[in-house]
Amino acid sequence: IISVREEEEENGSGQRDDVLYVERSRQYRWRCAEVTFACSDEAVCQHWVNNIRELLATNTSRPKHLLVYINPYGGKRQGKRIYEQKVAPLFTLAGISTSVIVTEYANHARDHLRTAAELEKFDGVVCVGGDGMFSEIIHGLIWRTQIDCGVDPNCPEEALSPCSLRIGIIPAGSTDCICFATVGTNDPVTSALHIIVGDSQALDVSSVHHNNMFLRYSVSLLGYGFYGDVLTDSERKRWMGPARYDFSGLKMFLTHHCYEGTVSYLPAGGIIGTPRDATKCRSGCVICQHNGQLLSERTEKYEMDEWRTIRGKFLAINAASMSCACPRSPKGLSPAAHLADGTIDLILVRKCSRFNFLRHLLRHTSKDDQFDLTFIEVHRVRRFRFTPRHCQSDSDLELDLQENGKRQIFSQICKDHPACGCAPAYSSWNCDGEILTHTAIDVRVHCQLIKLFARGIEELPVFEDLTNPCAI
Ligand SMILES: Nc1ncnc2c1ncn2[C@@H]1O[C@H](COP(=O)(O)OP(=O)(O)OP(=O)(O)O)[C@@H](O)[C@H]1O
Repeated sequence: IISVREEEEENGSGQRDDVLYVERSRQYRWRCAEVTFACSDEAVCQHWVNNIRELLATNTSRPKHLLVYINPYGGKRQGKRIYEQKVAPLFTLAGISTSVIVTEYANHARDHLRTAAELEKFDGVVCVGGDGMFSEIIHGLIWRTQIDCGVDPNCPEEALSPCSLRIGIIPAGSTDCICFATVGTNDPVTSALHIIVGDSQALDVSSVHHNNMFLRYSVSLLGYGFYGDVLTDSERKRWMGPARYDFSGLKMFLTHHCYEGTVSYLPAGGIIGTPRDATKCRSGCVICQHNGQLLSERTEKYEMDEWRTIRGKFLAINAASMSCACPRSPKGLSPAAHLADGTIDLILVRKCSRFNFLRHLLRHTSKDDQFDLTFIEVHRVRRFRFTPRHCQSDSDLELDLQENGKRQIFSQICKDHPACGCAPAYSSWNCDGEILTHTAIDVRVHCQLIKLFARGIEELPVFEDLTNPCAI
């Protein structure tokens, strides 16, 4: 139930109550529906209304005061309109009060959350925008929580304190993958209704450090090699609009660079589930519940687990914190990855032919197991480190930093002149759509660090899953 309102019957023959409630629609969408109860006895009618209102008021999971950040420039620049026309009227109906900030510059929301926001006045934060805007919100909120709790965010060994405020995402960007992965659809009304009913979905967050220096948080994909190069190249072609991703994807596929380095990882021991399971993370996921509990009990007992090391040449190193499914790639990079089980799926694509790499990429959209190829390895891990070749000790690293400028220029010349046959030594890390400034990184998963106003993707009702003959 969203809300209830009472009205006099027009002919004066009693009273009626209009109850607004959530109705499931197709493809994980939710809609606002209305049902009317009429009664000739006004006292009875009033009794119904009071009871429903009392029940709604005592439901502590429903937010009453929300802090809303709108990026007016995200996606097709419709954020403000979407919020005002589709979301704000629903919040008003549900009796939710809001404090709205329309951002004026990049990182406005992050900086406001870090310092000025009076968080104690709110039950949640709403982000109107795309994945970049969501990233701003989590960076502000996580940082603020750590400072308030006396945790040093620059220290990779510290266990981070979970954020108490839930975050709602109203999709209004050109990429809305986090919303899609946690709700199942990119629809502002559905997201608003999940906020109103007070849903809660925990989400793992990975912290990325370089030499005891905090770089960024990640909730979806960290990609070195192919996905890093695609992002770097597409950033230079922003003028092309969304077509730049296809263009850069094709270009990087044809370029076919591989990169040398060392990956060390800490396997997630004792958990249930593997990256090659047929089952996916869904609403009320038992694997997230089980592993989440196990890992929070074992926090900081890393010494019990053993680090493993792999050296080699890689076309891509992908660390997926969630399936990374989106409308373009419905299965995602790691179809069985979980939202809140405290692990990342580390996918290593070793040097192989272009034809084989294409086979792997095509499996992101087909039914075949994308990891069932000899040049692919996948591990479910709690932590991993990557060091590119030439920078495998501290002194090498200093050398690397000094020479980095020279190499960057050199590799650029070589990329532009393939005839010289010299491949670049380094790729870049794509961290949830942002390029990281360092290639040697230390990544650690913080189990269920944040919570969203969502419930994970719900199982489709049997009659909607027409592709499954058994279900019919
Ligand atoms: N007022 C503003 N002016 C300029 N940039 C802003 C403003 N508010 C937020 N931003 C920045 O805009 C970037 C993109 O925003 P958002 O994610 O909402 O849209 P998007 O269209 O999905 O983005 P992308 O271009 O990355 O796909 C974010 O990184 C955010 O930091």
